[in-house]
Amino acid sequence: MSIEIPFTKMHGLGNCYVYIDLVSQLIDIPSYSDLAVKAADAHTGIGSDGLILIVPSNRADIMMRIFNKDGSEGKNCGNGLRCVAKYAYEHGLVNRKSFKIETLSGVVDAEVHLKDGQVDLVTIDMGKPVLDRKRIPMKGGDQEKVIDEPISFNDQTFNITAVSMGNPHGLFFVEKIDEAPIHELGPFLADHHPAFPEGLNVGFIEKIANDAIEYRVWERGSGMTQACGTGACAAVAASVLTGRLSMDETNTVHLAGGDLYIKWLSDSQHVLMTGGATTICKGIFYL
Ligand SMILES: N[C@@H](CCC[C@H](N)C(=O)O)C(=O)O
Repeated sequence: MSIEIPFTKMHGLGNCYVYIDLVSQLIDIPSYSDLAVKAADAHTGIGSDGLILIVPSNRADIMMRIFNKDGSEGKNCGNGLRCVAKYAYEHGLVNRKSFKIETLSGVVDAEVHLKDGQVDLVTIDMGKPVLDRKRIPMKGGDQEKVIDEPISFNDQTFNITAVSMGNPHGLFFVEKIDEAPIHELGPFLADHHPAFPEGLNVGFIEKIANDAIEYRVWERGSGMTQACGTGACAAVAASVLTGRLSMDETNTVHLAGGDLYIKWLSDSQHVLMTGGATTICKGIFYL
């Protein structure tokens, strides 16, 4: 007999997940990883970049758990946080426009912005970027921070800047975003590289203005996605660290699926992310 699981499919700039509300309903799901893999399959499941659970929290108003397409659990998800905030507000899981969401990497502040009574944009305070090599985590090298550090691939050398936004990101600057070696470096570094014991989300950045970048991503556990919220924050941090963008500016990050607005504050060192969140459909998944 199959288990019936009510779900909502949502996306943040094309980065789509199957969302399951485990605050309003009790469902006995034997394995979240297995469900993520099955639900993500576009032919035999729903089709998504992974699974997001909205669960009760002791430390915040609600908690988000994120599982990638391959069933691995991530510690943070920027696009997921905006969608969880929209869902929570619209479904009465919270009754304020500003509230707290717990993730495996900590508690963040969320604020929904309304337009004609509907959630339009969502701002998440993503906290401080982590630059310490050991906490990325990344092995090798003798500098504490990983900024423009050479890394070899197929007789070529690329310069990596590493930033954790609660999950690990490796950033590479390129002249032309359309020529970024995403299909080569992405799978090489994301899931099995010995320097990255927890894997890596691999991002490419082209600076296009003093307050704007193009950014593309190959996510660990999910492959190419149309957008990555934590990655966009990491990309702005890497661009500031290398002198390409400025702190305290609202920088626009153009992703394949749309734009995010990211500001890295000099006083608190926190990164603020603002962008859209969209509901696609609701249904029942038979596991
Ligand atoms: N798409 C997400 C990040 C999802 C998790 C990531 N693949 C990981 O394993 O760290 C985002 O919007 O941040």
